[in-house]
Amino acid sequence: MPLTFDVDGVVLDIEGTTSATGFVVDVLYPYSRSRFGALLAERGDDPEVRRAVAQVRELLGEPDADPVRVERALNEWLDGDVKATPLKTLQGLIWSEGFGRGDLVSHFYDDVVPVLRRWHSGGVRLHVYSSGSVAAQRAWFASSPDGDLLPLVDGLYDTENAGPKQEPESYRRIAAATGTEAGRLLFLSDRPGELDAARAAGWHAVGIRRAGEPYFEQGVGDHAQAGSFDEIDIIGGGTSSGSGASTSGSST
Ligand SMILES: CSCCC(=O)C(=O)COP(=O)(O)O
Ligand SMILES: [Mg+2]
Repeated sequence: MPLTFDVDGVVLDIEGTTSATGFVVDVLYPYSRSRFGALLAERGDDPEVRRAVAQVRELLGEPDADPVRVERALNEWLDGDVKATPLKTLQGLIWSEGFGRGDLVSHFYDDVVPVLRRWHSGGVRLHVYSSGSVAAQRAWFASSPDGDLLPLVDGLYDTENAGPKQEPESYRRIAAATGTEAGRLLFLSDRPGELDAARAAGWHAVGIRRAGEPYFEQGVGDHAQAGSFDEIDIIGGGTSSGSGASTSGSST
């Protein structure tokens, strides 16, 4: 029996939900790890790099941390898959250039793209909410094995423009930005803490449990769950979604 939702918008987590954590950790993380040093050394004056470095120093509580210390912190966060915002900002810079150069092609589970196309053509608005930065999300969707998927996506949200993924307030912010009532939004994620936060904000939430993903064994608590996007039917689509132009989110 499919899970059926009457909603106007679906908000997608990436890692563990649309795409394999293993791919992110095995392909994207080493790509950024090998380039942090050069980025910090050669582009420290770039405003985005400078702001991210200031955030690293603040998180460390070390206002004078030098580039070597900053790089070590970034790599330690990588090792623990810590979703620190400045790490994600710097990774996003590196990855978007890598995708742009053709060094990288993203990954989506086989069930995902056909279902996203079906929902989109049925009038369902698709948004992304990931710890990966908006720049990384944009590159990820633009450089998929199935070509450019960005036309399917209305808005991109990260921990910078929406806030932490385990706080209900972030989901309220996204609902407001999309112009969609909370009860007309469905969030898909692999992490129970994120599903809890979405539900606390009045959203529908489904835990995506894929074998081999880090949260597969732990499960998704008392949330509805699906093993693939094929198990989810959307019967709504577009009647109460507002203007569609993201106000605080980043439209594609
Ligand atoms: C294109 S974003 C790359 C993946 C990533 O770095 C990440 O942190 C994704 O986390 P999510 O919130 O999507 O589980
Ligand atoms: Mg995830």
